Amino acid sequence: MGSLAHLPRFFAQVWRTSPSLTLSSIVLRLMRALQPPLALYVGKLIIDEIVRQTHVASPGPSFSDWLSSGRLTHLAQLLLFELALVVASDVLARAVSFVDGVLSELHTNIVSTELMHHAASLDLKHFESSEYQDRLERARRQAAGRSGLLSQLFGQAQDIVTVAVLVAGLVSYAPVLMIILLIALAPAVMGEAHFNAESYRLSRAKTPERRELEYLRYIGASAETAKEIKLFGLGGFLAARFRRRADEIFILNRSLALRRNLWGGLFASIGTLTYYVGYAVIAWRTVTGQFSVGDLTFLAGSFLRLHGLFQNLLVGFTQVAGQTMFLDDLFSFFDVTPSILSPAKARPFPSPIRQGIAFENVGFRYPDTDRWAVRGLNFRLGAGETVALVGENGAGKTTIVKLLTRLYDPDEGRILVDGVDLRGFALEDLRAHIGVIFQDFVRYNFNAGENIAVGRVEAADDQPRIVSAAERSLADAVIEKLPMGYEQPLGKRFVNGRDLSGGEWQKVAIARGYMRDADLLILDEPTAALDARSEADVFERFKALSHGKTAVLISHRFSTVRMADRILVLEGGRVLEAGSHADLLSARGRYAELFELQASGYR
Ligand SMILES: Nc1ncnc2c1ncn2[C@@H]1O[C@H](COP(=O)(O)OP(=O)(O)OP(=O)(O)O)[C@@H](O)[C@H]1O
Repeated sequence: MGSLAHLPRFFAQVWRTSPSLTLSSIVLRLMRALQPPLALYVGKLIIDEIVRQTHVASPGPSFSDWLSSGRLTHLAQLLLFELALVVASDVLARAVSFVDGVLSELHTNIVSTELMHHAASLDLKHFESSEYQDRLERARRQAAGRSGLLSQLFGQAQDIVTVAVLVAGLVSYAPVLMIILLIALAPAVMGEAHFNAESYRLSRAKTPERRELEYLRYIGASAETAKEIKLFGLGGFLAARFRRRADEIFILNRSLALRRNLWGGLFASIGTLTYYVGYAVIAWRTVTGQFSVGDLTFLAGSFLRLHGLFQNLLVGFTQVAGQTMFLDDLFSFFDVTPSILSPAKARPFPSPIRQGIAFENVGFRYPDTDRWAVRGLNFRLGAGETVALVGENGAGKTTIVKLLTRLYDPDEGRILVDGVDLRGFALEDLRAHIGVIFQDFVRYNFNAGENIAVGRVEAADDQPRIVSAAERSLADAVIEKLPMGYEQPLGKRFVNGRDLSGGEWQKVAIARGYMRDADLLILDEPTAALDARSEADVFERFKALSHGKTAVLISHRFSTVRMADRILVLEGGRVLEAGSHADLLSARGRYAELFELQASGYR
């Protein structure tokens, strides 16, 4: 019952989708709800009328004698009325199915859109935690797979109205029949409720396994992984692993389905038995003359109908309750709120940056970890300076970039831009002034122009800007070679898609950084896949273009790093050394050691 508390929120969402369609559906369903009791009652009137006619003397032997006597007029009217009801019912059924279908689809689209908006507003930590990924996965399934809930709920409301009218009729004839019906249905209701709760619990508990299945299915059959799967011969291994996991879930589901059907069958038999007791009561009262034959057909019809409707309603009700438990997943995802927010009173981001950026005793631990990824960080990035971050894997370089862009907030200390804490700027303002290209940049399966435009979507139609960004990052030469130029879909996922080499992709990704008028440019290992000549060219341009701008670059290649004005050497989340290439070499510390190590490889 608790899960039904989500229904008002669900209705509000449906109403927001389209008030006019929602209203149409309600009105049409109300009309449909009244049709069955009305048809049953007209049926009773027809039979009573026929029986009455058989007890009065015949007006003549032929049909025309009957017609001219006018004794058939009432019967004909009743028959016509019943015909109209049947035709109306058919038309209404189609109208309802049309309106519900359209409304459901719109609703699914709206929920999906809201889901995407909400997901985009969440913190990065949410995406890096398996608990939130589970929640997101359940919410996504909810958004895509629950469109039936809407027609089911409206159908329930319709059935409730029909039942209320039929019950009113039945009670006015014989209240005892109501009691019989209730006895017939009680076990089924309890059984359904129990098994629904169990099925939901099972489905919820197995979310991590289902996500793993989804993942195995994906890596087992996708363009991105095909090469490695083939060469390592992983097909069989993945299939076996999938099979094992799928079988575990299958066995649990099968056991539940079996128990559900066995108990369901038993409860249904109890219902049928009790129904026939009711039928016997009606038959007995007709034989003893308390009911007319018309009453008999009406009551037996109502009873049969009520039996079916009640069964539907109660099974449907528990199904709806089950579905609304899934609504819990959807709404609880919507209730997750981001913790990295803009301040109520934001300061404008300084453009250009005048004094520079300062890390003051900054420490940060990733959520759910005990280890400090970085700690006690104290350094400055001067305005207009190009600073390189170097250090071995896991030293904390990318973490610094995540803190600079407020993908995470520090647990200790603060980061200042021109003396103002990063948390004092509006998030959009801050990010609009920063151009970042991460080492794991996204290869969008969009066309080449769009792949650059994503760096600044507001300027997606600004072709000269896109072309100029491409020229700066050397992506123009890559795009010119494509048969469809900037219109060429990239990636292999869609029709006409062309894949690029790693370095070519990287040039396209770097162009995204140039789409922005960034005051702070950050390149996190942007040149790892570039050949030596491209790397030199890209950096020459980067230096020239970042003139007057603050730039941070992360690289493992010392040929790149040495071009920076200043170099910070990180180790274990701390700054070990800082200075220019020449300073650091003459200091003969860790930098000199790493540099020598790399240089000796080329000798
Ligand atoms: N999302 C995360 N959750 C938990 N720990 C993380 C996460 N990302 C990084 N770490 C840990 O934080 C530390 C710093 O990682 P970071 O990515 O900043 O290193 P890096 O210097 O950029 O390394 P690389 O040269 O390999 O890119 C590492 O010990 C890493 O294992």
